[in-house]
Amino acid sequence: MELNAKIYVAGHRGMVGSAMVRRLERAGYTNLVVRTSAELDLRNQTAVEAFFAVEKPEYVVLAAAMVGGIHANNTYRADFMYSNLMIQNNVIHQSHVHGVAKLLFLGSSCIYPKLAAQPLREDALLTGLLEPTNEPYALAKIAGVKMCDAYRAQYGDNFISAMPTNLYGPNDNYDLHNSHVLPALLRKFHEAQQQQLPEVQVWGSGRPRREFMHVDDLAEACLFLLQHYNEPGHINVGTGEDVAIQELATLIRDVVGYEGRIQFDTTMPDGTPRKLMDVSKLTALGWKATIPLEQGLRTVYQDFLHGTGKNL
Ligand SMILES: NC(=O)c1ccc[n+]([C@@H]2O[C@H](COP(=O)([O-])OP(=O)(O)OC[C@H]3O[C@@H](n4cnc5c(N)ncnc54)[C@H](OP(=O)(O)O)[C@@H]3O)[C@@H](O)[C@H]2O)c1
Ligand SMILES: C[C@@H]1O[C@H](OP(=O)(O)OP(=O)(O)OC[C@H]2O[C@@H](n3cnc4c(=O)[nH]c(N)nc43)[C@H](O)[C@@H]2O)[C@@H](O)[C@H](O)[C@@H]1O
Repeated sequence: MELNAKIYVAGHRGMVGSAMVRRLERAGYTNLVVRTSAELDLRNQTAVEAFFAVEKPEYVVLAAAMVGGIHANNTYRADFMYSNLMIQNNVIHQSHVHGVAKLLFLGSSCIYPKLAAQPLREDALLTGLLEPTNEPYALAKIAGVKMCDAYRAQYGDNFISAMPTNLYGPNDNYDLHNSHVLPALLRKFHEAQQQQLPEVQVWGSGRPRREFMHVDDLAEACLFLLQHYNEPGHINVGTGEDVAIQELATLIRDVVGYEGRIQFDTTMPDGTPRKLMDVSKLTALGWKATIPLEQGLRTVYQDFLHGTGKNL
């Protein structure tokens, strides 16, 4: 990928898209094309077609999507399926029509069956039933992975897909209902400390295990894949380590300095019991995550205190 290559980062204001822009600019890529969703609604086929015809990007990073935590996925089931299928269909197809040299599609670890063997290997895809709370989103993401492979098989397009684990970092969503667990708990513990509340409610049993990666590590991995990975089949991106939600809550409580109780709200869903990525494929290519969870939590709490997030 030449330094003056024209790269379209779809979703550049999001957590992943903004990290990609920071990483690409730091590497010397200056010819970046971006649009907000208000300027270009990627669900609109005609608008996406016109955008590609005018801009003719050479590379595409598809980090635009409708994204949310367990409650949002379970509640807005139709919207998650419709928006994500439309966005990825339009962007992947127009990338083909307009001869994009390489496209990177971002999926998620929720594409794997709910009870797949751990750690999750790439070949566990489509071997069992999905977790019900995010089935619509997962089906859309599976379609995206298979679409990249289908365009490669039929047309020879160099479209690759990366499956990141649960992410956190600058520009995360801190909405208390629709966010993921890590930003939600940072905010809950911070507000409980400020307001001297006696306890913080953590959803579910606290027993599910999740793997968390700082988005700057993900952006580093994506740049590596753009430069070095040209294969069919998706590739996992993670740290290879996970924690129970109860452990995460304790870590966040300590980072924030809150001294009250943690209360588990078992009326809320647990979701998948565990989704630890097998990252041996990526490791064998020569890439590894470098930001330990506790260090990442400390930096992201500073970002939060400086207002670097959505819905604060
Ligand atoms: N967050 C995670 O834990 C996580 C984990 C694994 C994988 N991923 C994947 O990473 C990608 C990005 O996630 P994220 O966390 O960065 O999400 P995010 O912070 O919510 O950002 C998503 C971006 O997508 C854009 N977008 C949404 N709908 C659009 C539309 N109809 N037209 C045009 N743009 C639209 C938004 O643009 P505007 O700001 O302009 O509205 C937004 O900035 C997704 O594919 C997601 O599946 C995320
Ligand atoms: C990465 C994303 O992960 C999502 O699954 P998933 O890890 O369960 O998503 P999260 O919403 O991060 O929840 C992870 C775990 O944390 C628990 N949890 C505890 N307290 C909270 C809280 O205050 N807010 C939230 N949100 N959770 C909380 C939640 O019940 C679940 O067991 C998928 O729905 C998406 O499709 C996507 O794949």
